[in-house]
Amino acid sequence: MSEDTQPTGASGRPEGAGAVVVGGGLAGITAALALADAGVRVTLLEGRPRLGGLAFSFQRGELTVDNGQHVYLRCCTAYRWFLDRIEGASLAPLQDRLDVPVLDAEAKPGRRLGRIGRSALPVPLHLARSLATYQHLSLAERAKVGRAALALKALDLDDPALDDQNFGQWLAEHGQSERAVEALWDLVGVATLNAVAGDSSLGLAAMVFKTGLLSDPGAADIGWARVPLGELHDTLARKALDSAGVRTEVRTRVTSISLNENGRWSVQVPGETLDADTVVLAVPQREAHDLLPAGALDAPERLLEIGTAPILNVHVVYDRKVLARPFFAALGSPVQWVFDRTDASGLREGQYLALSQSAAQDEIDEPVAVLRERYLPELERLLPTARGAEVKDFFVTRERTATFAPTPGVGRLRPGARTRAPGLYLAGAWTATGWPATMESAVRSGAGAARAALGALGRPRDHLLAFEEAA
Ligand SMILES: Cc1cc2nc3c(=O)[nH]c(=O)nc-3n(C[C@H](O)[C@H](O)[C@H](O)COP(=O)(O)OP(=O)(O)OC[C@H]3O[C@@H](n4cnc5c(N)ncnc54)[C@H](O)[C@@H]3O)c2cc1C
Repeated sequence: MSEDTQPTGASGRPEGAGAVVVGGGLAGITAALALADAGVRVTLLEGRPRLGGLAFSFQRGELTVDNGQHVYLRCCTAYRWFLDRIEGASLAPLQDRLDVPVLDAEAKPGRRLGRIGRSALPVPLHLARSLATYQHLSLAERAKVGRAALALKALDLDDPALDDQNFGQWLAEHGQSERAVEALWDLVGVATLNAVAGDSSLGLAAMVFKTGLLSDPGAADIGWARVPLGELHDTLARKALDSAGVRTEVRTRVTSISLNENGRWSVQVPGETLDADTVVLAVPQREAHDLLPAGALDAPERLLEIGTAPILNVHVVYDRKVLARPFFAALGSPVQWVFDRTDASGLREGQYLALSQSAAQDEIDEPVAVLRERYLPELERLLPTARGAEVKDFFVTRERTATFAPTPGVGRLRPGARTRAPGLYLAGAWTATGWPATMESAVRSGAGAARAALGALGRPRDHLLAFEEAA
């Protein structure tokens, strides 16, 4: 890098040292766009050779593979704003109406397929018909689920005591059987929280279920990328950053951040020091801990107490089509969610399925051969057409620190965007957004950090209104 980060105003004169955003995941990209849109001169520094952080793609022969299947919901208004901002919304559309096929591998033939869906009726009636006909639960269990959902809806998300409580325990106290937890609460909760109910904070779980299922009839309609994630979070994001005037440097790892004698921030990268008035640190919590200057947080060691949770993806390429639907969720099997990635991956013959296995603590380090022996027969149990099909490729992707662990009490450990150090802000899905570690949380955190920074700089924040109205 040769240029400095001096911004120039309408007069063409330098206007201070501008902003440096550290970390090119969704949080950092959002912060960089939001700052640049307000006229701040921004440099975005990313250690890896690409943008997108934890949501990225790579090449395996002719296949373009996502490191992990990502979905979002209609209620993820910040991520939807992000998709619009990078002109990628049409590439990651939402279902018209929530419809999740749920296959129970252990049910009798003819009773294996259940569905979670919604009608256009107002909340909570929008789910009533689907619940009443959900054949993976008994009549009594369905009635109890309905009562627990109403109790959940009545919880006050602003009550900090909720965060210390255990969601699994709360479900048990509200009459939920083990089967109801497996076939309904965990089916949704494990995929969104990356933890089973017994390992989850009631506050975060209530937030997810209230916002997704009990706020607006369409809130839980599911969206996912029909193109590789890299096309959105790297290619299109890069294009948006370029046209906003952000200078983006990949393969550029920040090694330290310190205040210099001019009262500005010195951001150190190999071979160079960048000057900045504003720094947004949009890196994972452990890296943030290591880079934060002394005194920036009251109790920086708390960042290290935020646990992490793994996600495993199992990728299988068959020589023929074995699944007719775009995706399904499974019960009675170690398989959790299965997506058809054929078109998105560029595969020309056969079918490519990606199995998304959340809260994968028990199998994240299993050898590929063990996982192959476990999952191929399971897919044959769930999908009869897979029995005669040839497996052309089988591989796995492992993200050991995919999300922060949403354990009870984690809320106290998550800092907000502002630090004690003037001009230094935090962003990342793990910061205090109120959301679990999702793309939504990442985008919200990036916008929050930009809002705080622009306020301190006395810069306009009106352009963030559109975002906040959407959010
Ligand atoms: C397998 C998997 C499946 C998931 N599924 C979903 C899903 O279905 N729906 C959903 O909403 N979310 C999902 N998530 C979570 C979602 O991907 C993350 O919450 C989100 O992408 C986090 O974004 P971020 O910007 O906060 O952090 P990150 O993506 O971690 O970005 C931080 C960036 O900082 C960079 N960095 C670190 N240190 C430095 C340094 N010193 N200098 C420069 N750069 C540095 C890193 O390289 C990285 O690019 C999933 C995650 C995984 C891994």
